[in-house]
Amino acid sequence: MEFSRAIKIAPSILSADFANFGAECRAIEDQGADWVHVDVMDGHFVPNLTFGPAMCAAIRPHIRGVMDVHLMIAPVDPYIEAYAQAGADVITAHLEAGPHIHRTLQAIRNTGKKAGLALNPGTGIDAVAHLLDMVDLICVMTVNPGFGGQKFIHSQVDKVRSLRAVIGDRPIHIEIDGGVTVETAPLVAAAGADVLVAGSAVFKGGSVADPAPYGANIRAIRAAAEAAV
Ligand SMILES: O=C(CO)[C@@H](O)[C@H](O)COP(=O)(O)O
Repeated sequence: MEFSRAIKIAPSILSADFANFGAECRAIEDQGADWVHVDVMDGHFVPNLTFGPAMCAAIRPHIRGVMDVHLMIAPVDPYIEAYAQAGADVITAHLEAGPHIHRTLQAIRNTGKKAGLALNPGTGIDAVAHLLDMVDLICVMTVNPGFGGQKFIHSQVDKVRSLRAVIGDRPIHIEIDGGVTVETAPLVAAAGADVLVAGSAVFKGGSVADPAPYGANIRAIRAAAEAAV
């Protein structure tokens, strides 16, 4: 995985057809997705339940590029190795998921995977300064985690701008997750984000039988973001 600040679109398969994940992953990559974003939820850290490591391992052969695994679970440390074994390229854990985020990021790095740090909308960026040498990606949640299709929280745009200033030129991705659309993508791209996770805005209007709308949606979000950079 080579570092680049170019805009990357990472469709969240939370909005895919749950009976067809393999075909959905192939379809979104064929239609121009850069990364595939997998939302892991435990019904405890967030009020929803989704994918275990076995599911991630099952879809891995259907993903040619980057599998970006977002762990919305607590505790997180006991499961890091399982998601690494399942084939994740990036493993992201939440700052709010436990008292020892530095240890968690170390554990992710020890698996040889890229380490991501996610921040809920109510969390400030103060702690990030002490973790910069431990992270490859910082995920700014622009909705409260748990569900797709929520409204973008505009107050997070300033947070992205502050984060970009703290990160400077370090090779750390800023990922945005939640409510990303053609309208909101330019706001976060202009503020310094480079990875845009989008679920409903990518999958709307398409299906594995008719994936062309996925491509049109991805191109529209990318063009809107790139025009703002
Ligand atoms: O992690 C989450 C939600 O917790 C996201 O990845 C959503 O799945 C994004 O969906 P949209 O807001 O784009 O519909």
